[in-house]
Amino acid sequence: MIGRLNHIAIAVPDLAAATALYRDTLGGDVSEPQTLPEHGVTVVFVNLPNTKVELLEPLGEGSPIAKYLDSNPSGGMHHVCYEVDDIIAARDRLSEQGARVLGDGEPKIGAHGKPVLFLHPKDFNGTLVELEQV
Ligand SMILES: CC[C@@H](C(=O)O)C(=O)SCCNC(=O)CCNC(=O)[C@H](O)C(C)(C)COP(=O)(O)OP(=O)(O)OC[C@H]1O[C@@H](n2cnc3c(N)ncnc32)[C@H](O)[C@@H]1OP(=O)(O)O
Ligand SMILES: [Co+2]
Repeated sequence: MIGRLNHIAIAVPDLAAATALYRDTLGGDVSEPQTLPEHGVTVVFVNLPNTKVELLEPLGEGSPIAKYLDSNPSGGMHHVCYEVDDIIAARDRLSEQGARVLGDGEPKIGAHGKPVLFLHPKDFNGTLVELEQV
């Protein structure tokens, strides 16, 4: 069911500083920042030859990454995103198997303009999983 690794995400306290680190220190190809109020984050993508790194900064009240950054003030690995062909079929199959789909269970449009869903980290070895339909 899961396909390519679309991105790994790192929650960061200061997006400008993290972008500079990936661009200037690591020599990465970084995108412009994208604000996503529906997701409560601002993101920058680092484009790598085989996948992407998504740098996430909290946006607005009630950002889903706020508590994570309170516990990890210098930032940390936040989630992995796998590609799926059919997100509704994937959701229904996972729910049947007892995995908790986060939010209201309906896909939202993610940073790439494609539908995304999240799965509870406690059901996946302590790792928050994002699915993106490609
Ligand atoms: C840019 C758009 C999109 C894209 O296109 O790529 C994105 O990536 S948006 C990214 C941000 N959005 C989300 O993360 C949405 C889904 N997340 C959530 O619904 C919540 O963050 C959460 C995963 C349910 C956590 O909720 P929270 O209120 O912050 O914490 P809890 O106290 O309820 O946590 C319960 C439990 O889980 C542990 N935890 C929390 N976050 C993570 C994590 N990222 N990785 C691993 N474990 C995590 C937390 O420590 C708690 O554990 P215990 O303390 O042992 O109970
Ligand atoms: Co993501």
